[in-house]
Amino acid sequence: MPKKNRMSPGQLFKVYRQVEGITQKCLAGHGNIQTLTFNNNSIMSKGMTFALGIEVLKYHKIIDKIIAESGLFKKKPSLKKDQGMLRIIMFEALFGEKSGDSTSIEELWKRYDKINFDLFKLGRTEYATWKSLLDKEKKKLGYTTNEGFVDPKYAKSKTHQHDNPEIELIRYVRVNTLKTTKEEVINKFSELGYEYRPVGLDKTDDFDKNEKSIVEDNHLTNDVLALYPSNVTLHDLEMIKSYEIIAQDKSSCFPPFLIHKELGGKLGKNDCLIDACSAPGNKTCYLAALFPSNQIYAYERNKNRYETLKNRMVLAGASNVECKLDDFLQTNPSDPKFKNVKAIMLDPSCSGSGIGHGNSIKKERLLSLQQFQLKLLTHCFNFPNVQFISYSTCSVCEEENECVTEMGLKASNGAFEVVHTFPEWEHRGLESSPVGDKCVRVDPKRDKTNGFFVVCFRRVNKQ
Ligand SMILES: C[S@@+](CC[C@H](N)C(=O)[O-])C[C@H]1O[C@@H](n2cnc3c(N)ncnc32)[C@H](O)[C@@H]1O
Repeated sequence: MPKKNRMSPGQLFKVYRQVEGITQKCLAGHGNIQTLTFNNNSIMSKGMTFALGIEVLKYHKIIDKIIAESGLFKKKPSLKKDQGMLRIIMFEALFGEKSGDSTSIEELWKRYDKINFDLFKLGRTEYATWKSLLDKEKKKLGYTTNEGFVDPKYAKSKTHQHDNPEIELIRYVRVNTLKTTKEEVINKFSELGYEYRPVGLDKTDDFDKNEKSIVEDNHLTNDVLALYPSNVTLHDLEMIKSYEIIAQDKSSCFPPFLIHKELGGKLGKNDCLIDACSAPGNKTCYLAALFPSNQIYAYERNKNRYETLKNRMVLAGASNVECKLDDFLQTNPSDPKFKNVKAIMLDPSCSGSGIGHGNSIKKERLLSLQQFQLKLLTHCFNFPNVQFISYSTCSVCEEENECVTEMGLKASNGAFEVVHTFPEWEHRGLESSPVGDKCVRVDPKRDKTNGFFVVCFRRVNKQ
């Protein structure tokens, strides 16, 4: 990571602290490195933080083994609380760009000397022990390089966003039409050496996916483009920084797309929409772009996530979105200000099993999520003039998807019906459910975009 040399000791320490926090969370199973880094506005030098974090995660097993065998914690038990930072220091010394020869490693210690934090001095005193433990392990396992120590879970982490390393996702970007046009984006990609392929993905199996290509999506043709090769890093692109394009998974675009399919061109200028559970705001922003002349109320109850949402809407130019730091369940649907609400997008918190989280989620937890999701859905039904509601999760669990749909439908007492939405999408809900065929399911292995579920409800207008 060459840029790191140009950092002041204070900046370097800040990046290390960020990597410490993020890697600790990843290893404790509280999120993936991509989301923890790029969806958090308070993280500075995201690219560097991500790059260092992923390297530390790759080698965490052997690092932890060396820490244990070095007897450091026995000598100084107070160091246990610093294990996260110790991992980074050990990674840099044994596997980083300064590892290897004595001159480089001396540069590393000199850099560390400038950081006024005792832990960094340990590197100089303990390095010989660490190195000999690593060499011993290599000899024992017959490794000639360090590659054998890489944890396969993180080996390919730069190439996909799914937590399951066996799942390779296609990389999508959404054109933010609030700021630019698809043609403009295609031109800019062409200048960056990408070949534009105007046909849908299923017709382009013949092209080399390792070549730089930008491919039109065959469903969301106006707004979504697939990028190849899929391991491309996007965060340094000017178009990303300016919010002309937004890195967004295809499936995450479905709810706004489906609401627009139903109501596009049919709303009056005073009609408005609600995003009930908004942050970080990818779907909100797309909805804003599809309905640029309508007001959107975006609810988010978590303060930090609300701040992220608000910032993003400003950066993305979504001036028709009014962000509300509020619990959607506390809104009063009879309030006159909601009289013109015609559509609600509901994308509540869920188990995240579609993006690889919660593989071992307990039934009890699923049922509790189900109750919470159902409460939100039935609250949507109470808005007097709402015509259309999308309900979505990034879960693949029936309890949070078809079951909530069936229960919601029943609770609406005939006021709403489930729409056979997105018929051109082949993959439907579970056959075991009476509403399954009307629902859309996305399987990350099959569809190469994150696991997702979406269903739409339409008001039954009785004559
Ligand atoms: C799955 S995330 C939404 C992701 C978002 N739709 C997007 O595409 O970027 C769910 C969000 O809803 C928020 N949330 C959960 N319950 C809520 C409630 N009752 N009112 C408002 N926000 C809520 C959570 O804090 C979380 O930020």
